[in-house]
Amino acid sequence: MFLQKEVYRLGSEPGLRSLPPGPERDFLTLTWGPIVYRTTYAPDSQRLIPIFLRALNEEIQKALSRCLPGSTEQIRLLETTYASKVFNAQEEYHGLDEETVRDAFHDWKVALALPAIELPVRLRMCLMIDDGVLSHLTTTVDMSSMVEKDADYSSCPVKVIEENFPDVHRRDSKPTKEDYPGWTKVALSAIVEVYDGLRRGRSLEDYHKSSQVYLGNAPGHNLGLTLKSDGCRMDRFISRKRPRLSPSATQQTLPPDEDSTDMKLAMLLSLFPDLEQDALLDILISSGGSVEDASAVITAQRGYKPAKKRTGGVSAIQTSMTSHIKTEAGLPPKRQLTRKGKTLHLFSPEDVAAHTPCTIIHNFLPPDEADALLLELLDESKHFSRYRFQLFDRTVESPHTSSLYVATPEEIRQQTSEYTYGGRYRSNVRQLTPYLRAVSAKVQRAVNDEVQKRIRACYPDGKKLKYQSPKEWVPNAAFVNCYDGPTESVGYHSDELTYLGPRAIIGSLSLGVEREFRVRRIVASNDDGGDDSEVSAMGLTADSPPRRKTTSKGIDGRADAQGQISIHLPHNSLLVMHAEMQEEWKHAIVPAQTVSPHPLSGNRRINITYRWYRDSLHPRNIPRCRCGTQAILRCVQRKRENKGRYMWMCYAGHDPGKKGCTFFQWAEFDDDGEPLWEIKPTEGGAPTLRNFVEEDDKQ
Ligand SMILES: O=C(O)CCC(=O)C(=O)O
Ligand SMILES: [Fe+2]
Repeated sequence: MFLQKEVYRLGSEPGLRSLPPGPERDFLTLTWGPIVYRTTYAPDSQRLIPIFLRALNEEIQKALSRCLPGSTEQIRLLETTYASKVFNAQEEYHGLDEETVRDAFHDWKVALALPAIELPVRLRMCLMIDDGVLSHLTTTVDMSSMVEKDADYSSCPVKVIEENFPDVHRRDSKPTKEDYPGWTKVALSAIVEVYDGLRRGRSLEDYHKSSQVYLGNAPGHNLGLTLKSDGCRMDRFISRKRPRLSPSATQQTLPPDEDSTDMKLAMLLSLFPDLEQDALLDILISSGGSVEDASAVITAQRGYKPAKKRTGGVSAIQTSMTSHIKTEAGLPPKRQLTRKGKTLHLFSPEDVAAHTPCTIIHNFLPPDEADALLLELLDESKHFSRYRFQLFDRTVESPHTSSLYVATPEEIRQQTSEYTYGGRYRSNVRQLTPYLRAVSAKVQRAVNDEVQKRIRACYPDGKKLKYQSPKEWVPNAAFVNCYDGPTESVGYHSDELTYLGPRAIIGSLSLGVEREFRVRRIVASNDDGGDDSEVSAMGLTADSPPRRKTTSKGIDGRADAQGQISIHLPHNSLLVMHAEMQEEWKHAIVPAQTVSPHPLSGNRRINITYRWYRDSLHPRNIPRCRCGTQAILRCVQRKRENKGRYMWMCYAGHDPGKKGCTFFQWAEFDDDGEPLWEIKPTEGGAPTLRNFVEEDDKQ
């Protein structure tokens, strides 16, 4: 049973298990089924899409026992693990051609950030429902109403688009032959066969007959029915009044009660594509699970209320076949769709300061200076590289490029031979550029002002936090990242503290394309989301979304336990990550569906994080582990009994080709975050890092 094996294979795939926790991963690892893009939004499509989705699911179900060997039990398992995903948002997908759908599918796969492993078969093809496909369905529906019998949808076609690799650098599945457009039409009843063929290494091209639909090889199906051209019935499809449906066809628009909640939601979402899935779910539940009642409620409300605006992000729904499966008691199976952790989008500086450990200053630099810095760094970004690191048994590359900037050539030498990053020496270090340097004085001043304001307004007794440095913050290193296009990103992380020390402060300047910076609190592992940290005691998170119980998924289940907060970072905005950030929160730049191009940088975003490396944490002072490399400094973030303690540990195992050791030592600091060790004298007066801002620059 190939699909059964496929589902088990995916469940045990290390790459897929390392995806961020959440419905996306469950969807990829625990289920199988097609990815569908809806590009048609003609008025009649509102009622036809649910029919189409239902027909698709039914035909796949029928094909399972027809095309595949296996016991009733095995087929049942496939039915229960089936789930399709439908990308369904008019503003994003309306009228797209096949090539653009392939690109959208590609981008979605890249956004999943799957490492270069063998892909699940479901990610090798996607289906497209366009006007032509729906036109064929309309004909089927019309004919069935004329002869007063159930419609047979088995030969209705769907467009199948193949896209093999999610890797941004490879587009192997782009059609090479001139007569093959990179997609083909397959009858609904033959999709399982094509799925299986792709899994066994065939190409979609093998099923392609120009202007024809592949009907499958199963008995009773002929290959190669010629279709009329796509547009032939479109005028009718668009302008014709809704045909009178037979009772059976009507039933398919308004589903009977045994439909799964997923299916009902899919239908509601098709009827009201501008409403959020969660809002529809609430209405569905309050309507006792009846799609008919829920849709009446919404229509009535619409008389008074404007349609709610969809927020950005991926607009997709999932449908399942469970509507066809009855439990022993004849009841629909228990619904599995869990509600996602919510994302709160923050735009105003007041909201950012109130709900996160950050403050933001918009329009930070004079516009000309911001533009000059952006241009300078875009030019520099030609020299940036991807950081490679070891994740279990795989070498992974950062999904963006970067370089580190320091003040002098001597510091470049130190940074490439003494300081380490992620357990090894850096290779890409460059010297501070004129604008980077010029801007640092302003960043330094603003960051120190924001820190003082924060201490007075938010911290207990208006005093700095324990381990926070009382000294002025003086940047002496800058990490510059370039995110080229919407899919480039950085995953959730806390910044390495080795040279910054505890309670680090970071000034982060964004230039070019606006992107979303997401933050989320780290939740302790041995409680149910409760938190006893200094920060929550300050009441900074009073308004965070309600906590959820820890699930059997352990850490993964908790990761999104308190939801995420999205801070929008436009061009020329300075974000200050305050002292409570790195120990208790994680941050990320999440992949986007699309970005609004910036006049100077196109799709690119440049980010500079200004940092202050402490003299006392110079490499010569850092503990060495048994394998000879410097240990790195980390804070215990999850284990409640040691939460907030710092430790030195070996990180060499994250360097490709190196094995780490088990070195571990608690790290002790005084109240100002200075290490409690004897500072080693500099050999031959080797300097510590020079501040970017000279005394005379400060004015
Ligand atoms: O690009 C950003 O805004 C964040 C970058 C970041 O988190 C990092 O470099 O550590
Ligand atoms: Fe970071």
